[in-house]
Amino acid sequence: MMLLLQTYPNPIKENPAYSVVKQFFVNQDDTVPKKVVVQKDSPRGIHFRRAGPRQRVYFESDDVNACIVTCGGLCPGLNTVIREIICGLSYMYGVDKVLGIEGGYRGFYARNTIQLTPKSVNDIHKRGGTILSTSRGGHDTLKIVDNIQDRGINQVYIIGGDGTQKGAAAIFEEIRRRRLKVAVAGIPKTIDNDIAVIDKSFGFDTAVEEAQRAINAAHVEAESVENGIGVVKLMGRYSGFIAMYATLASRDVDCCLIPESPFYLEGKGGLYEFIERRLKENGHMVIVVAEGAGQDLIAESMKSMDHEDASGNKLLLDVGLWLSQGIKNYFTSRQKMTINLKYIDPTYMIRAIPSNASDNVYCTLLAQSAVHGAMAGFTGFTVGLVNGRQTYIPFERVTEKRNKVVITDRMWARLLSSTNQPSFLSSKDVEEANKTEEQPKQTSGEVKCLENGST
Ligand SMILES: Nc1ncnc2c1ncn2[C@@H]1O[C@H](COP(=O)(O)OP(=O)(O)O)[C@@H](O)[C@H]1O
Ligand SMILES: O=P(O)(O)OC[C@H]1O[C@](O)(COP(=O)(O)O)[C@@H](O)[C@@H]1O
Ligand SMILES: [Mg+2]
Repeated sequence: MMLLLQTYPNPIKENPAYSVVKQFFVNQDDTVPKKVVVQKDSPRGIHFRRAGPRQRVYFESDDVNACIVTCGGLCPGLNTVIREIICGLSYMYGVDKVLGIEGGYRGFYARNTIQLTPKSVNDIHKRGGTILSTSRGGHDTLKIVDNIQDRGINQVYIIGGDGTQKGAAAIFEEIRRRRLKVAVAGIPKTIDNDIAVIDKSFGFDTAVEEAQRAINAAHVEAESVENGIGVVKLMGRYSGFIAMYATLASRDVDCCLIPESPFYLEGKGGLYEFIERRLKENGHMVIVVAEGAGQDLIAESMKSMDHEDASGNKLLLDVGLWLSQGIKNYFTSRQKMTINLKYIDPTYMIRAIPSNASDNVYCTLLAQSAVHGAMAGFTGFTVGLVNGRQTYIPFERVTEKRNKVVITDRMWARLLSSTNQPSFLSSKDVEEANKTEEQPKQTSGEVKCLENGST
């Protein structure tokens, strides 16, 4: 991340709401450690700049020409972030030129733009989705930067997931190559919670909460009939965080299947054996399956080829339907046992809703931190919560690896002991899981400055 040279006193100083706040400004040297649990004598490790308002800012308010874009899949809280960037720029810094880019990255060169004001976005946090609309694919770095240059935009706020942050990094590099005085700020959006470094993404809590409704329904259906099985499919293309947290929160789930933890159906220690046992013990059971789980098994059984969406993400086969059908066949045709299976697929319902109260506050803080950072002249950063503190994280750090459930970590062990499900893992699998854990590159956590290009 770069820092533009700071030249003007921060106008927040004159704002009656903030001028009385003791230590409102963040000390330039404040940093937040990536790793808080350390051993005696361990090295200092990576630190990130603490986010927040600086004593001096790089941009004069009247000169700011900002734009906002939302990319990738939906997530609860997108509209709150949009609203709070606009309100933060206006109320804290007196900036009134904010442009909305419609339809994701391709909107820079192929779609309309809209002027955004605090008044026009006043109510949008109560709505799901994004008022700017979104898309996958269509990232053309040169065309996007040409457009930024042609419009005289000098602050770009990019809200999106791992793919979006990679796109933002490419835009940042091109802007840097052209030596433009344009701040690029990313706000991480991911319902799957798969963005590295940050504690948790906005909208995640809302999604987990909404998932409870589906799990409750599955449980009620299952326990009301003989040999009832409720199967709930939740989002999670590569990372099973929603399924894991929804399972831990609910306590009604007997088995949780996620992409990170391979499982098998047949034979000793397999899923079918476990279902049979649970039905005998309890008379009913609930299975939560993340959509990316078991993809290898399905592909094998369907002899299907790999397909990708416009952004290059793996297109998934429907694990929920496949699993439900497999369970029905196994018990009805092979075991001659009557079961009553209900399949619930609430995947889009959990991301199309407005954010809950705590996510709304989180979105507000992220948006305000992004505004403070861009106004101060930082660029090439993603704003994010690290160990409970708002920070500015260089793009390369959030894009270098994907956040996944580590099946050899305590959290997954907690889940296994809460559901008492089989781990499906042999000691060889555990060895492999330990081995394949990606190690982050040893790059610094420091941010850079636009003016002089130094850190
Ligand atoms: N490696 C990449 N480089 C540049 N742009 C990318 C890259 N990966 C994805 N994008 C762009 O980012 C946008 C969102 O990506 P996508 O994977 O669909 O969603 P998300 O950002 O939520 O993960 C798309 O417009 C896509 O073209
Ligand atoms: O059908 P769509 O819109 O492509 O979205 C489905 C996917 O979006 C996700 O929510 C993740 O999307 P993002 O990476 O954009 O956050 C996955 O869980 C899901 O597989
Ligand atoms: Mg993604």
